[in-house]
Amino acid sequence: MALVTSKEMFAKALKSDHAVGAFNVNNMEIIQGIVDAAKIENAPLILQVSAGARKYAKPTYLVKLVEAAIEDSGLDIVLHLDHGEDFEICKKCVDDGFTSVMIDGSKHSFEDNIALTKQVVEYAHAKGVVVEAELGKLAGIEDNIKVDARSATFTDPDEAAEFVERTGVDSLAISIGTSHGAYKFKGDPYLDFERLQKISSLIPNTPLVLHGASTVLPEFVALCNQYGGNIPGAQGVPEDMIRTAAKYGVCKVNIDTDLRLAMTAEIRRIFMENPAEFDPRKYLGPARDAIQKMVQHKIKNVLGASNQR
Ligand SMILES: O=C(CO)COP(=O)(O)O
Ligand SMILES: O=C[C@H](O)COP(=O)(O)O
Ligand SMILES: [Zn+2]
Ligand SMILES: [Zn+2]
Repeated sequence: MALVTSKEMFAKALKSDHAVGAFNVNNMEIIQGIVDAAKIENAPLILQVSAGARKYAKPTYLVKLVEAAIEDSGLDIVLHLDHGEDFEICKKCVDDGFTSVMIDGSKHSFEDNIALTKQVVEYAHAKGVVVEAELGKLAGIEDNIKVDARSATFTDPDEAAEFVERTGVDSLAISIGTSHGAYKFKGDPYLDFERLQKISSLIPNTPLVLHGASTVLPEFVALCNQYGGNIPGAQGVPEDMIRTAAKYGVCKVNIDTDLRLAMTAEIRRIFMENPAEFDPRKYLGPARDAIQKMVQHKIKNVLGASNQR
């Protein structure tokens, strides 16, 4: 049991059809729910911290909570920085004990993204830390933009090969039609699997990462709305599309929104049904259970990662 890098997990995932779940964490209950699920499913696990999460919880807390989770569960866990936007935050996280960092240079030019990623790779690798980079821009729901116009922001396969070669990065986040949050598609969901296959055929040894991979399960949206929420029209990536992506070289699947929805639905239900309740343990405890259930479902039925530890 230790904080580990994703090297071995990805090597295993590359050779088979499962993907490793990377779940975003913000507090103790979220960490506990995810870790309990991974333990029951005997699955590989990446816990990831965004800059926002780091600020919310204060930098030291999440690191210490993850260390506690490792001690309590006996699992090997990857502690990963999600969407580091500059060298400084990546450096801080490496220095704080993270075993993996993402440098997201996707908003920069190709050459600037390469230069920035190289700088992070150099610093991180010297300390035994692995690096994820991103090439291509994740789409938001773009009302009037047609698929071909939108695909202009998708990852170019030849550029991906050149990028990996020149940066020495360990894994690569790609854009094939997913996006962050609960509103991923206006019309029918669409992912560019042909592009994904092209990318993975050009860089077969590079684990690919799918961001924005929540499914936004309709029953959880319905529960939120039933208990006083207001999130109409939310839509995510269908589960069978995630399974397909895992077969085509995607080794890491990022999930945050589905955890938020599960947690929020449960807390809303408890507040509506028990208006006299004011002990936080009475709603955060069930919320933790809801996270655990959601993560077990993902590991088992979507990522195929049960018993792949
Ligand atoms: O990609 C993510 C974190 O980096 C999360 O994606 P979702 O918003 O689809 O859960
Ligand atoms: O990629 C985004 C993750 O869902 C984290 O979101 P956040 O920046 O609100 O913590
Ligand atoms: Zn990005
Ligand atoms: Zn992301």
